[in-house]
Amino acid sequence: MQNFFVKSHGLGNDYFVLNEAELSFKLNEKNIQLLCDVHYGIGSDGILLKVPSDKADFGLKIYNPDGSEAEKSGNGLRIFAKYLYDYSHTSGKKFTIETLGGIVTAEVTRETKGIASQVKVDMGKAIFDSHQIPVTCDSPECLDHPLNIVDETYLINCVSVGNPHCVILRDRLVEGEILKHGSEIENHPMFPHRINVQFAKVISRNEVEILIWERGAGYTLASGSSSCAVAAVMVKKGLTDRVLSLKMPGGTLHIEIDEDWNIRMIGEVREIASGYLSDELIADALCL
Ligand SMILES: N[C@@H](CCC[C@H](N)C(=O)O)C(=O)O
Repeated sequence: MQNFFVKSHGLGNDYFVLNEAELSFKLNEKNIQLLCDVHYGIGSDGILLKVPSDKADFGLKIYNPDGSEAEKSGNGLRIFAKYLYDYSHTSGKKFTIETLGGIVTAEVTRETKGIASQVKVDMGKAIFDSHQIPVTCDSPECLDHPLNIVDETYLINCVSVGNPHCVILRDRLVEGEILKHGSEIENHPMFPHRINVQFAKVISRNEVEILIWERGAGYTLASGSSSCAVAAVMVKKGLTDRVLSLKMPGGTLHIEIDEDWNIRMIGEVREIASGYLSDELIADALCL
């Protein structure tokens, strides 16, 4: 199984899973960029690396395609849970996973003949404290706070769900607008760890539509942690109920936020391919 990978997606947000114990080389910022490149590597929105954990059943490291490490990923967690279940790393349907952004519980909620197709994740708590997110803001919570960029001022709402997010309410969602401003917001000096960006439009008390610009990845078709962040902000602002559907270009996720700000996410997950990294790709990765 040396250098075995499994590529999967959650609503078009694609990752491939590697097992550190089976890798013949060490991942670094540069070779992660190569592996995630669609022309020179496997191509993906990030890498999920299975690592040992002494605090949870499994450990997970999450890498963005620019080589940076993320604290958490909602789609990444569902994809990783499916990998653990499908490839017999676990016999149970419910298990814990340690990430840089905390320990979460994942549960396979739909499967056929040992292949998982839907996973529920208890993602942990939404945190609005500016220091913890982190966001450089003069208020303890950064809600409806103006953010000036080159030719626009947006009102931002910041939250951490283990990783940092900046939610901007819009009356109309225009893909070109997030493509134009996403990188500038992500890298704004207000965000010492950079930030994930969502443009969000409320459809009803139970439905919100979003567009996503991910830190370290750019525009993506879906994002689990972004959905959780938007849901938390909507509940905080009293704009929706606590059970809601998040509609993204890649599909819909279902999110629940309880009275203590614990977040639960449930959604689909699909495998795309599995195989072995070629010796040629590994040789190139070793040069970086
Ligand atoms: N696609 C993810 C989010 C991945 C991490 C993010 N880019 C970050 O740097 O925080 C998801 O589904 O949550």
